[in-house]
Amino acid sequence: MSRESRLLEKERGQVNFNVEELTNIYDGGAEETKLRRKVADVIQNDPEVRCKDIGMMTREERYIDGVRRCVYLYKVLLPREGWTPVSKEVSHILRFCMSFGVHAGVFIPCLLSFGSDEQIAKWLPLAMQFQIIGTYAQTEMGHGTFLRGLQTTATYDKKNKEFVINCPEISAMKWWPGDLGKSANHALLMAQLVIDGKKYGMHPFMVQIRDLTTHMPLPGITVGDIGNKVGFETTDNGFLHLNQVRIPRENLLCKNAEVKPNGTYLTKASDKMVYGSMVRLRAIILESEAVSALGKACTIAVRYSLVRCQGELEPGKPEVSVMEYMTQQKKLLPYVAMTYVTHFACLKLSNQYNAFTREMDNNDISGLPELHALSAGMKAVVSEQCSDGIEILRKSCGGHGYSNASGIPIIWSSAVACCTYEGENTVMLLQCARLVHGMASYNAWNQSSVELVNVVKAHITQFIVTTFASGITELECTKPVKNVLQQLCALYALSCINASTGDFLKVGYLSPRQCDLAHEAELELLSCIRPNAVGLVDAFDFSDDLLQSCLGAYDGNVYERLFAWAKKSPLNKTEV
Ligand SMILES: CCCCCCC/C=C/C(=O)SCCNC(=O)CCNC(=O)[C@H](O)C(C)(C)COP(=O)(O)OP(=O)(O)OC[C@H]1O[C@@H](n2cnc3c(N)ncnc32)[C@H](O)[C@@H]1OP(=O)(O)O
Ligand SMILES: Cc1cc2nc3c(=O)[nH]c(=O)nc-3n(C[C@H](O)[C@H](O)[C@H](O)COP(=O)(O)OP(=O)(O)OC[C@H]3O[C@@H](n4cnc5c(N)ncnc54)[C@H](O)[C@@H]3O)c2cc1C
Repeated sequence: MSRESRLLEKERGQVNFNVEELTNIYDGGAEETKLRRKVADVIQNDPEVRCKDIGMMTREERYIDGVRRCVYLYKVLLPREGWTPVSKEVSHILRFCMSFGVHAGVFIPCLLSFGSDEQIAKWLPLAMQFQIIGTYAQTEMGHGTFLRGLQTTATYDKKNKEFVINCPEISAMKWWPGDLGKSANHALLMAQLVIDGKKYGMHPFMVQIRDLTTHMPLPGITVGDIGNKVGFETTDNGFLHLNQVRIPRENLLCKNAEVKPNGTYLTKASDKMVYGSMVRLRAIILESEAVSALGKACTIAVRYSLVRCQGELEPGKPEVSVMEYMTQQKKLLPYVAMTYVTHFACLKLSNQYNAFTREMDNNDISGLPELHALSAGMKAVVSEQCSDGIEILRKSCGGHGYSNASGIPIIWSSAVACCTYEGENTVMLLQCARLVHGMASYNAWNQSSVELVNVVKAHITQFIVTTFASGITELECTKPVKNVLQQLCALYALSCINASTGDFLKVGYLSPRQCDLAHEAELELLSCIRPNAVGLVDAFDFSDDLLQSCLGAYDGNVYERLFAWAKKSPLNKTEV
């Protein structure tokens, strides 16, 4: 056993709470843990679909590998295991970095949100079996945030009972939709509806963009990949230009509004329902795309920091693990706390979303404005805190953190996108401000928007802390687990306060002495939590397969893994 493995084993021996109990709490119960582990075992024991090290792959290889694994998953593995695409198991499968995230995670749910029963019956089975592959095409080259500014039009042709979809200029071209560039043959396309010259705003249309046999673009369609990005390499974010493309009248997804054959426009629900897909995604992607990513980065950074020995705390004494340095504990442990605290806050948000969908089924959408405010605010605050944290955790691993071998750069490059998609964060914060604090006149409003953004961040952070604190109070668990969760709650709250003492001093909410006490309390908590650090990340229960990290493997064997990984570099295939 290597020295590093022995160090981790010694650390695990001093954890003072039941790790498995905390894993069960984090998962939402022992049965959930069992289900998640069953899925993980199936995935990692099947060489056709298990996660592989993509650190050395080209962009094209990553895309092709993601598509191949995904097709195998749906065509072979699910039928073999008796799982349907809506089985609970599949929700755990999507953690394994598959392709077609927009098809499965956006296109299908939006079809269910916007489609009539007949339209759902027509397209859903095809989509679930991947006989059609869809994208969600809303953003254009010239507009992403300001939806009323989208330029793609859908003009109703009464004579032929068709819509003519057109991008009037280059900035109207759809740009960014995931799975669009090479994979999708259908688009759930958002366009401005026009009837007899009158504009009715953004509406959802089902548009076939490629031939189902040859996969070639249909007439009037120009489609392709937008090129390399910061991350999301397994996703072919694409561009789509439509030149007078005709679709049947029946392709307007008409749960909320429809156009009669004679061109009469009939609305069936609030025009705000067209925004519902964005509320849903903001409410449910945070856990999988931001919080889970932070948990992976914490697992890697904590395990590595416990085995990385560097320097002497006392001259002449043996080298210590970098986790003994208070600065390293300050870098890592507040983000371990954040993972737990935001995980449970996101759970409350998705529960609130699910409650709203039940109310909506009873035609009650009175809860939409509040849900919009909360989901917009949470999406902005959590995605920013998590992606900022992942970068701090990467830097805490020194040089090896800068290598793809650590696994953290790939984790960060995917998580940070969540600050932009589904509503750029600043815009989301302002949406939350507007709904929480009311909309003043535009000028008063713009002049105070910088402060409003900060007010909303505080508002949402307070929601996160109080949600977790009340959740712990109600939780039935052993005392050691409750104690460590209370420490994490206090650490997250204090780290947020200590990051903003200026605001608290400015408004006189805290005195300088109280600010000192808050700072001292945080340092004391770091020391209290330090002995449990490895247990807190082990409880996330990320397999080595899922982490894909030479620094974060469960056994701590960092150096052997690093060297084996480096030798796989394509540059090492030949000597110069
Ligand atoms: C497994 C999945 C992996 C992830 C893959 C990534 C997938 C990514 C997909 C995408 O990114 S899809 C594109 C996402 N795009 C957006 O989110 C656009 C963001 N922009 C907006 O939300 C809106 O344009 C805006 C910011 C609200 C501004 O719009 P506008 O100026 O037209 O409206 P307002 O005057 O501000 O508001 C009008 C009215 O509507 C209400 N409202 C606005 N948004 C929503 C909403 N989402 N839900 C409910 N209600 C909404 C707003 O409160 C106003 O109401 P009133 O005050 O007039 O009553
Ligand atoms: C990885 C990734 C995947 C994506 N997937 C999809 C997809 O599948 N389908 C899809 O339709 N789209 C997708 N998008 C596009 C995404 O939804 C948009 O990029 C996003 O909505 C932001 O719009 P924008 O890019 O036009 O930014 P802009 O709105 O142009 O923002 C630029 C700057 O302007 C500021 N700003 C804009 N409006 C205001 C305002 N009113 N007040 C104050 N400041 C403002 C913003 O804060 C920002 O700083 C994806 C994007 C990414 C990065």
